[in-house]
Amino acid sequence: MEHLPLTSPATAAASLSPSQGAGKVLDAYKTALATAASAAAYAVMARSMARELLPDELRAAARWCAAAARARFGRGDKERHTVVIRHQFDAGYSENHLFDAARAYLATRIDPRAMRRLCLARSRTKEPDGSGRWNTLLCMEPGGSTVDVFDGVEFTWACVETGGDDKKKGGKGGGGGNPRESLELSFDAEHTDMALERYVPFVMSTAEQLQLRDRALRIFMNEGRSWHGINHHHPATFETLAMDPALKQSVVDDLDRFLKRRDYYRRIGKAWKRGYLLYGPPGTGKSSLVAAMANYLRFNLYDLDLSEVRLNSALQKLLIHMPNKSMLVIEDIDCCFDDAAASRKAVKAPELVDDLGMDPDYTSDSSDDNWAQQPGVAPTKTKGITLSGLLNFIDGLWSTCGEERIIVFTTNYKDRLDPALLRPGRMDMHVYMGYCGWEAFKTLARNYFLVDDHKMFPEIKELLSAVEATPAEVSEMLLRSEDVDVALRILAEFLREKRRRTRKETEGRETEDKKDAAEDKEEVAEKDV
Ligand SMILES: Nc1ncnc2c1ncn2[C@@H]1O[C@H](COP(=O)(O)OP(=O)(O)OP(=O)(O)O)[C@@H](O)[C@H]1O
Repeated sequence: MEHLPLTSPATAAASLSPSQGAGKVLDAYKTALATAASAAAYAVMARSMARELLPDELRAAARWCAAAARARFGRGDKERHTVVIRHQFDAGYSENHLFDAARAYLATRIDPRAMRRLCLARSRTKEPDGSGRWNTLLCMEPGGSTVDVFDGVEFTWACVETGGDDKKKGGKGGGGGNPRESLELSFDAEHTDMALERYVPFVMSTAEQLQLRDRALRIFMNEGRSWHGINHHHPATFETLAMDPALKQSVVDDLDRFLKRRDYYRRIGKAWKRGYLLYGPPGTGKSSLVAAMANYLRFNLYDLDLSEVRLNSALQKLLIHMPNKSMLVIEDIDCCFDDAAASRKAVKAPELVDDLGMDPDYTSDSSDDNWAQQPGVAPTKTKGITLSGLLNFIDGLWSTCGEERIIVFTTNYKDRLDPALLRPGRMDMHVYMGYCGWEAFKTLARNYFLVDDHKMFPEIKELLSAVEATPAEVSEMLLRSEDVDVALRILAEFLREKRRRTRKETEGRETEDKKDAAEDKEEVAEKDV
């Protein structure tokens, strides 16, 4: 390799005799400039080679060392402040939830490749009803430290072991850490306000979000005056939900907006809650949408069966005991407040047959088209509660006894609802869950067979535009075979059959109408005679 001349332009100029003239001085400067350019090029090359050749771990470690060095030595004589967050308070062994939250937050910030010693701890996510589940966290060992950057400001976290009474070890801090451990948060004194007013709240809210994300969802049902919960694993998500994409997006956007608006609701003096009315024929996905919303928000579901509640006072008790970040669901709300309406509740789409052939009785007659009230069906239990009792909680003074609540009513008969439920501002968003359209079908086909296209799609598209089939019916047909060709053939046959029957009915109705018109004409003619 050729060695680069190390002479600086100034030295080169001084070593020249006056007779050598200005030309040589210029040459010396040119050489020096070329040298500097080559050195810069070598530096760039070396950096990119390092990027290529050094493993991630080494580069992460180098970055961490640089940050730590800056944190320790690079601040000159800047005053530092430190906030100590103890694992347990000395008096009474009570737990410090701030410690658990900070530790959960740091688990997402620690770069395991940059630390030689780490520890794993178990922490228990607690639910308001006392249940919970264990999570594993990556934590710093006493003596470890890490740097976090928030809004361009560096915050240094250190884990330290403080002296203390050995009896406190393994106290009731279920978080799995040593009770004498503390976390220390240090920062430049000039950032004290930012640390306490913005950074610590940010750490807390991030930890809360993480806890929500990790918790097992539960569904609660009312029994008497109390709730009983079980784990809830409904797989519906917005991705798997078959519905109009624009409508789906508007629901997601609405939920996102709601979550961000705590201060807004406070400012305008309204309870932080949002109501959704889901309506549409049976089998169009209202319950699936409820599950998708709960999964998306990571909120527990409180499925209120009003037929089990006899008094407004019992309803009050149930609703007061719903924690924040929860979703209240009342299905078939049209059936809840009078016996006549209650009789409609029992009319549901019949079970679908299970064999691979078509069920001749399973037609639009026997499901969606016939979901109107049928006489002689036993009403559900009557209750001592009233719609106004319920609305008092949802809208009235009681509505402020909790926050971050979602309330969902579902109905197959929006037109039969009490106008009090429909007045503006009561249910914030009305969502119509309709028959299976082309976009909804594509979602189902993707869910069931991971296909985005198929030779039968054009025919199915045309059939779906001609008949009213619910997503539940389409799903049922797709479930009948694991072979996409067979399943789509079955679906197409089902839709064709539906179309035949619809046409026959329409023709029948037209013939009837013509007959009635002819009879009317005859009657008029007879009267005239
Ligand atoms: N929009 C949809 N997207 C995906 N699957 C759906 C959809 N609608 C219905 N299904 C399928 O049909 C089944 C029944 O649907 P779901 O119970 O959500 O309908 P619903 O409108 O709540 O009916 P009901 O009014 O009878 O309570 C679901 O478990 C799901 O498999």
